[in-house]
Amino acid sequence: MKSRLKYNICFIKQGDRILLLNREKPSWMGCWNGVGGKLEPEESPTQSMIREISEEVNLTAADYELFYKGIVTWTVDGQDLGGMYLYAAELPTQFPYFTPIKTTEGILDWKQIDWILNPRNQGVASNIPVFLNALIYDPACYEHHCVYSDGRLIRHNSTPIELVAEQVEAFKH
Ligand SMILES: Nc1nc2c([nH]c(=O)n2[C@H]2C[C@H](O)[C@@H](COP(=O)(O)OP(=O)(O)OP(=O)(O)O)O2)c(=O)[nH]1
Repeated sequence: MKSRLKYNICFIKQGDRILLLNREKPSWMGCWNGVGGKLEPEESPTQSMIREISEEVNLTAADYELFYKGIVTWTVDGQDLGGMYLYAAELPTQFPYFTPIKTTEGILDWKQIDWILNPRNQGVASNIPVFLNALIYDPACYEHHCVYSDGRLIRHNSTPIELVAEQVEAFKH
């Protein structure tokens, strides 16, 4: 497990839509993104993800199926600044979850996958198109590496990752 990964993120899918959070923090204002946050000491990535989903979306692990999908890492102006664990969750279509909902974190709303992936869409976190297709449609795990310069995403690549046995254990619920 790489300790340089301080965050996690989950894209909760129901049919052809995904539950996104528009955080109220100045750094995220106006930007739709997955749910998640910072890992706490001693938490496994999956324990942390389940806690964040419970806190931010008020769903319990019994409500959805959770899939570990790899990591997103970033280099900013030549410095490797860490990254986040990446998860997908599937919420059954019959599960009632009505939006928009205002929470202490911001606004939660369902967004169509096509809308999120539209390259002209400026309203989502800039690197979501780098990993969302694989996250939804590809069963493999990837490291998605993003390179930023002067505040812009200038390059990215996605490399499949094989999990060793102890990682498979660590990513179980
Ligand atoms: N799409 C995307 N999400 C990112 C990037 N960097 C990054 O931290 N995130 C995600 C990880 C987390 O889910 C979320 C971090 O949100 P935050 O800044 O509010 O975290 P926080 O310290 O408040 O954490 P917490 O209080 O909720 O535990 O944003 C990025 O480059 N792209």
